[in-house]
Amino acid sequence: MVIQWFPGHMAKAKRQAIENRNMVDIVLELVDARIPISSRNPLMDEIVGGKPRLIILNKADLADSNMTNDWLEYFNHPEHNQKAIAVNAFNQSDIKRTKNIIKEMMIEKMAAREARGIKPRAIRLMVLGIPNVGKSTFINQIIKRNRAKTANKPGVTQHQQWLKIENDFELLDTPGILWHKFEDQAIGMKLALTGAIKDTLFHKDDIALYALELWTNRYPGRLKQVYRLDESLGKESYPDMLMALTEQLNFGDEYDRASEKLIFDIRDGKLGTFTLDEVPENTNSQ
Ligand SMILES: Nc1nc2c(ncn2[C@@H]2O[C@H](COP(=O)(O)OP(=O)(O)OP(=O)(O)O)[C@@H](O)[C@H]2O)c(=O)[nH]1
Repeated sequence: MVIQWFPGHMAKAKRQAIENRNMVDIVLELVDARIPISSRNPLMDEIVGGKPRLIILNKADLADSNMTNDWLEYFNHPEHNQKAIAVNAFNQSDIKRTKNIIKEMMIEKMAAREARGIKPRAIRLMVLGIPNVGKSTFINQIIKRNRAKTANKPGVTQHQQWLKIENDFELLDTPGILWHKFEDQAIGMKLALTGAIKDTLFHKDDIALYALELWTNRYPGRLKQVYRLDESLGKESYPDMLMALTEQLNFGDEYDRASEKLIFDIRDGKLGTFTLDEVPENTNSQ
């Protein structure tokens, strides 16, 4: 879905997300595991408020697993009223793990309700995130096989329903779509490289130069392996490296075409798993 984020749309999305948040027990915040910070909405903390939150690092199958572990440690810091889990939304055992964590997060609250003589009820959930992080996929997978008929109770947004999942959960069927941090150039590059925003918003060669530099330094050997590219060129000049790539691909002087191929290959995983955001140093917590 393509959304133009004007201030009015942002205000409406924020208002709806807060209204929905007030009806649930836990907010499931989906981020892209390759860019766990760059794929977060800038107002997420404000929108989630004090509500328990599970940060779901989705598309973990595409991310650098060592860095995903660092990110999990960072987000799971005990100081915070939040948990984090890394998943591939298409993997049912990851979905099962997610459900178990949600239940664990709610044990105390549900026990307190029971102690006060309140009837047990399903845990209410909503999914929030910027475009393309996998919200619809995640919802489809979590209700797969277990979908009972929708609970007879409207959500706040028109046409919104609660989906019942087994007897344990009720999930708002429409995810809250929030805007990304597109005002920052470096974040924009990362969003473009992971396919979260259209690359027409940037010059393809700028994204390609950014990628060449990153891969040369963080994932040495891969550009050489895939394109037989001399990585020492990067030490001199990344534009020269881009021209060398264009030549290797037999694209004449069409470096824009080579840039596009590089971007698509990265998105397709041809240059391996990767993570673009680094955990800040000297801190374990958010
Ligand atoms: N490899 C991989 N791809 C995924 C995963 N989850 C989602 N995708 C893919 O990511 C793309 C975007 O997924 P969607 O579920 O449409 O994302 P969304 O957040 O609902 O997107 P919007 O409707 O734009 O807000 C699709 O091509 C999915 O197949 C995952 O865990 N791993």
